[in-house]
Amino acid sequence: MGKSPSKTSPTPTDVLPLIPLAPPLAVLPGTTLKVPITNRADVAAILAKIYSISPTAKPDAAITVACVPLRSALVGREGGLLIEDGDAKGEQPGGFETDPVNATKKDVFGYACVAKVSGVQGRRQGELSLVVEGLERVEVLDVVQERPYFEGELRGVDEHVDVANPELAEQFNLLKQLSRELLALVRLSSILPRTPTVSLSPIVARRLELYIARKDLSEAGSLADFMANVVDCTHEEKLRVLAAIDVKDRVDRVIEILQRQISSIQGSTRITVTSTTIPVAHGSFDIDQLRRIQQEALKRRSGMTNSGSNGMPAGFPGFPGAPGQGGEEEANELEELKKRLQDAKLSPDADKVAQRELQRLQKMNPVQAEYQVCRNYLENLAEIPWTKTTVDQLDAKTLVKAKKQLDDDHYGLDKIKKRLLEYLAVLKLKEQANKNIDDQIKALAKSIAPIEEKGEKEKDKEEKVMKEPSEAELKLLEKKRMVDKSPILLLVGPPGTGKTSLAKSIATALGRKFHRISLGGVRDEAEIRGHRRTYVAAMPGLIVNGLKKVGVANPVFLLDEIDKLGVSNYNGDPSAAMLEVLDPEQNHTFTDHYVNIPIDLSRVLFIATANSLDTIPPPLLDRMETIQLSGYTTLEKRHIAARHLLPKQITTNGLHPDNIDMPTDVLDKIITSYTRESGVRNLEREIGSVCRSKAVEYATAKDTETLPQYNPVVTLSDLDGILGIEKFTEELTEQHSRPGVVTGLVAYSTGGQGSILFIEIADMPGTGRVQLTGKLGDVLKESVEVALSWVKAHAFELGLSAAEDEDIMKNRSIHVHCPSGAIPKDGPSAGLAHTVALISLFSGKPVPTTLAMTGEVSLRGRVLPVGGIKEKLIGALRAGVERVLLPEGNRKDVRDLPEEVKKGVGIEFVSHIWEGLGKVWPERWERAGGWVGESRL
Ligand SMILES: Nc1ncnc2c1ncn2[C@@H]1O[C@H](COP(=O)(O)OP(=O)(O)OP(=O)(O)O)[C@@H](O)[C@H]1O
Repeated sequence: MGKSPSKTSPTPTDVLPLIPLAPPLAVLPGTTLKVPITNRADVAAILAKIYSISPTAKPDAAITVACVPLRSALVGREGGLLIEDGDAKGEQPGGFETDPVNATKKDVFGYACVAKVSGVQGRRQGELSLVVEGLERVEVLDVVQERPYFEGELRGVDEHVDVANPELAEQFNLLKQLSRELLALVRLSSILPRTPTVSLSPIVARRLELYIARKDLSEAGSLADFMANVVDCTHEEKLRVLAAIDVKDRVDRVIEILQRQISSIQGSTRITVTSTTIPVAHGSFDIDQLRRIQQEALKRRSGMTNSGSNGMPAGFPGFPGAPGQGGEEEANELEELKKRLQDAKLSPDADKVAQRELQRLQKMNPVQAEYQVCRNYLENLAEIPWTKTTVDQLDAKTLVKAKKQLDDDHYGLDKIKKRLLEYLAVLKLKEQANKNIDDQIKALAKSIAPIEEKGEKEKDKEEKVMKEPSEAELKLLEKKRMVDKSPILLLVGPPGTGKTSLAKSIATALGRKFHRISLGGVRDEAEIRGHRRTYVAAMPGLIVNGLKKVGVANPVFLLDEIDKLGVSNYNGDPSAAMLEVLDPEQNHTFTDHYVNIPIDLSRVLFIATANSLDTIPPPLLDRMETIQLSGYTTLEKRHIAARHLLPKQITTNGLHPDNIDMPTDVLDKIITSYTRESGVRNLEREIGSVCRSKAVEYATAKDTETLPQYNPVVTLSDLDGILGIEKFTEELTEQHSRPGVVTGLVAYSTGGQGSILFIEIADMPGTGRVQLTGKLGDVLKESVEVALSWVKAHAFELGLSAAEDEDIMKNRSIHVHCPSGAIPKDGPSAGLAHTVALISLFSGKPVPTTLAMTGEVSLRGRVLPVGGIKEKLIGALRAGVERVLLPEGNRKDVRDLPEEVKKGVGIEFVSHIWEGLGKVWPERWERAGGWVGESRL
């Protein structure tokens, strides 16, 4: 047995029972340990002895023993590492007994820990353990008894701490630092997936943190003992800590253990601070604090490495962003977010919110669900273009360029193009005016600046004279700045008439970014305005998403199919949400529910499209300027096909213009026999089919080297093979006229298409009943009744009855039918046609099939104007109508008709039924200007 270290002051010796502990167990002062006592006869004997000596001792009275670890071949009795130690000389490692039952005097270590037995734990025989609480470190001077239990002569050691020692103070601080670092790492690694480590409950971790923080230098030894006990260390390390009587020595040894432990955890846990890799678990911890500890430790450690006092590697595998290991490249996520927010040049309101949210985020635990929500929100804020804009190409050539662009992209549509150019002109003038004001403001600012540079006194004097009026002037000028409250355009027309492509052309002409928002089928208000942030997976709405996508605050937004926007339902009212977007007075403070900060939409150029106005709520319609696009005539379609659609399809299908030649008659045939639509979408599709077929032919010819035989010309006879049999016959008007059948005109509200409509009336013996079929609406039914009343009232004058008091319906019933029975029809515009059809039926005189008519009829027989003239006449021309009777009141509408229609259809105006009858049957129009009925002829 070696001598105790000389530093140890001689303190009273004592003899106490010894409990040898099997490796790797060792009790250190201030720690609690469970010593397994199954088959430990010595422990039983100790307890029996104590109780036999003092049978009156209360069971809870403190029993003091000394816990002594068994020796290791690698550590000397004094705790030094053995290289050539006399005690171990000639002994192999492992030469000491490891089972306390068989241990002898020579197997016990030179130092022990006096401990209080605080109880026995375990329910079953095999799992009993003695709970001991380490009290103080003692030196084992001698073992005085081995059986039935060990008894040793012990001497207390002096654990005095020299608080004046600066070296010790420094080492103690390092110990504390490392202890906290380790704790933080254990907590972090316990929440990371796939890291084999003990999990640490947040409460325990917090207590440990407090325990470490409260220790002061005088307790350096006990903190070292505590940390040595809690960390994972080898038996030898524990023995060396136990034997370290000198506190500085002990602190050094524990520091070494901690450093090794930290490196090993870091090695197995390379931390990526992306919230996706950290699952939600285990309460909270402060990632920033952890990061700070890491960085401090790193600084300190790299210093130590430089001085050579520590063998730790300089690299510090750990957090991205930690200096010294390339972490700067992987820029810290929060820093990056901060930078992105700075770059986004937020509005003052948004900036305030962003700063507040950033502060919240920094304090937040990344494993909290709220962290992700907050981060997403900030990312969204950073992506919204608050102030970024593109510069409009509004120079001297703008209008010329825009006109060219519109003409290049679209044939016809002159009225619409004119309106769009007006819009651009106004925009340009406003910008120019604003630029002039800006220049004046700049000039004023310059005139103020030199005053500020002058001496104080002089400055004061001059300021009174000059600065005040200048500032007022500035304000005045600011007021004069033109706010861009341009109207929102609504393009209405049948499908495929070029609404979308017109909007695109405007964006191109202006040099602005273009984004299309499809509103068709949007049933939920939240789709437009976003969800409130409190909802799970909340998102901004379509408008903010659009802004994020284009990345500038002044794009062209196409609000497509605004007429298909859902109406008010339990999910809110989407059209009401659009009101705020589209109102130039309100949209500079549009608030998305998710973003919850006013966003300026006044610089966005909104263009809406719709197929019909019927389903657009009036308040919404009121905020837009409507521009009507009607269907194209055959002639227009021919031009569009030749100039735009065919070249487009040729390139789409990989052909060269020389590879295909489609003559005008072929195009006409496709237009009239294979399509019947107001727009040109189907036409483009059919042309595409022909191009594809030609492409196959050309490719085959090329492959088989028969190119000379390839004929690029498409002939009329080819069409049958490529597009199938004709879908529509050209001649739609009836071949033979019959009494009671009249050609009317109809403009369908859905799709804005016009066509002819036959009115068929048949009579039969009966009692004056009127039957109506063909899905006729109420107004249409009423117009039949009006027509019948007028005819009945004027039957004698019309020559339909022999006497003035005779009822022409007395012995007959009539049936009015409008074919295409599945299509709903309504409106008063067939009144004239009904009247003429009734007179034709009763008089037996047929009406020419190529004559069509439209107009409302009043009871007095006046013919009143109706709507949809352009669509109706285009439809009439397509159907082969030659003459059309229109109400006098519609004369103004004819001016806007395409030339082709004006030339192709003979238009005659009537203001009264009598006049109309004269046009239908001119031979019966008395020269004197009156009608001659059959009976009176
Ligand atoms: N006047 C025109 N000149 C040239 N091409 C045209 C013209 N009108 C339409 N087109 C072409 O027709 C196609 C369909 O047009 P677009 O998609 O703009 O129709 P739309 O009116 O928006 O239809 P929808 O109401 O169904 O959205 C496009 O390829 C477009 O270029």
